[in-house]
Amino acid sequence: MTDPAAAVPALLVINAGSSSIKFKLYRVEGEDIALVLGGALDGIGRRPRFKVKDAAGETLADQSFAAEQVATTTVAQHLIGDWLLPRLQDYRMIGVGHRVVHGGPVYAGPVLIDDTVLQTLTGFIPLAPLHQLSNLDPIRVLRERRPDLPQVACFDTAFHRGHPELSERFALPRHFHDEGVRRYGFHGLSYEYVASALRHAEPRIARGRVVVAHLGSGASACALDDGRSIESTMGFTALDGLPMGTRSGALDPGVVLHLIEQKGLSAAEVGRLLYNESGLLGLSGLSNDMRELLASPLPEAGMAVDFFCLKVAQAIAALATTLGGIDGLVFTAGIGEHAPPVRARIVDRLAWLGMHLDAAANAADAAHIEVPGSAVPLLVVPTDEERMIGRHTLRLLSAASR
Ligand SMILES: Nc1ncnc2c1ncn2[C@@H]1O[C@H](COP(=O)(O)OP(=O)(O)O)[C@@H](O)[C@H]1O
Ligand SMILES: CC(=O)OP(=O)(O)O
Ligand SMILES: [Mg+2]
Repeated sequence: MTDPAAAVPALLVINAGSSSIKFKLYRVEGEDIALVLGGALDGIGRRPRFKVKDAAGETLADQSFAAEQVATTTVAQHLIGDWLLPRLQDYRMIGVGHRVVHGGPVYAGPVLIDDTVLQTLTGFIPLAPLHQLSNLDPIRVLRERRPDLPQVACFDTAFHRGHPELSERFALPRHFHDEGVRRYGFHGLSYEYVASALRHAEPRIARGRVVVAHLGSGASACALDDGRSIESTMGFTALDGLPMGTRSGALDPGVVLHLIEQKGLSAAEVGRLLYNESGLLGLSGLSNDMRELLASPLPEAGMAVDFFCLKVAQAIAALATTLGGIDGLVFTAGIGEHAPPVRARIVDRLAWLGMHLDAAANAADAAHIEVPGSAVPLLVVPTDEERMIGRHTLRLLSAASR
């Protein structure tokens, strides 16, 4: 073990989801952070695989497990902890930052976690059943295993706080809004990172009206005006808006009534249907994985992809209407960054807005994928939720220690 006083300051970031736990370790360099290593345990309960790479891309760990060996996120956390915690002893750890999906009406920015915060966040579990519990579990485990480490919660909802009233309201009686039934929006850490990357790489576009399509396991789109979030397709929960891997996206609320009243489904059964069995998986009857759908010759797979692309294109046009125009369209997250055929089908539907794709640049996942004559710049910006969490965590802990 290194002399703790001499050791390099570092912070850990954890982004825990329903079927994967990602983590990154950063060295603190003044007001900035530099990646040391990053890893994930994904495929929990299906095809668990633990992989870690250092900043240069060298593999530090790569191990596959049988589904029953890592059946729950709790098992996964301890497995990661057993690998990671001894390695942290080489650093002077300043704290840990976590992605927490729902901050409700309470939190508009990152917060230092204590008993009260943890209790408040636990109350939001029903609003994000796929995420919140998995987000909070590692916080509890780390409080037991490393009680000396300050922990910070960074919220998916925070970047969207301050939306104009029209973007926040549902057309429900007013008191529901006052009780917190409003459109919060999610993927905020991703949008905040993309906005900052854009400000750096494309300052002129970043100052304008930009729509960002975060297309991953969960999918949403966000309207940015001069880097600030104005509207999101996601609402009260991360179920609204675009169809996703297993989530329905926007749905006639009458369908929910029908399922309960006519089909006799319980609230839990409706929840499972809308969160776990719908979206690309439900539409295709095949898979929630865009790669598998794109590779499949089955018409149902093609239809699911077409449906997804149509809804994304419609959402982009709707957000452009909110912004009163569009000066740039950005694709990000797993599908947005790596699926040229999906980007092509979305942009094809937006040709009437003057968007035109360069096929070769698109096939190469280039930073700019528009042809020179396109009225709207089309960009691919890789997102980095963990770096955003790391920046927030460092800023909050530095301020707290002053
Ligand atoms: N090369 C690719 N082509 C098509 N889809 C891809 C590719 N790489 C990843 N994806 C899709 O991205 C999605 C996962 O996105 P990601 O942002 O990693 O999700 P999350 O981090 O929320 O779990 C999956 O649907 C996956 O199929
Ligand atoms: C909020 C959300 O949907 O997150 P993810 O895409 O990671 O599932
Ligand atoms: Mg994600």
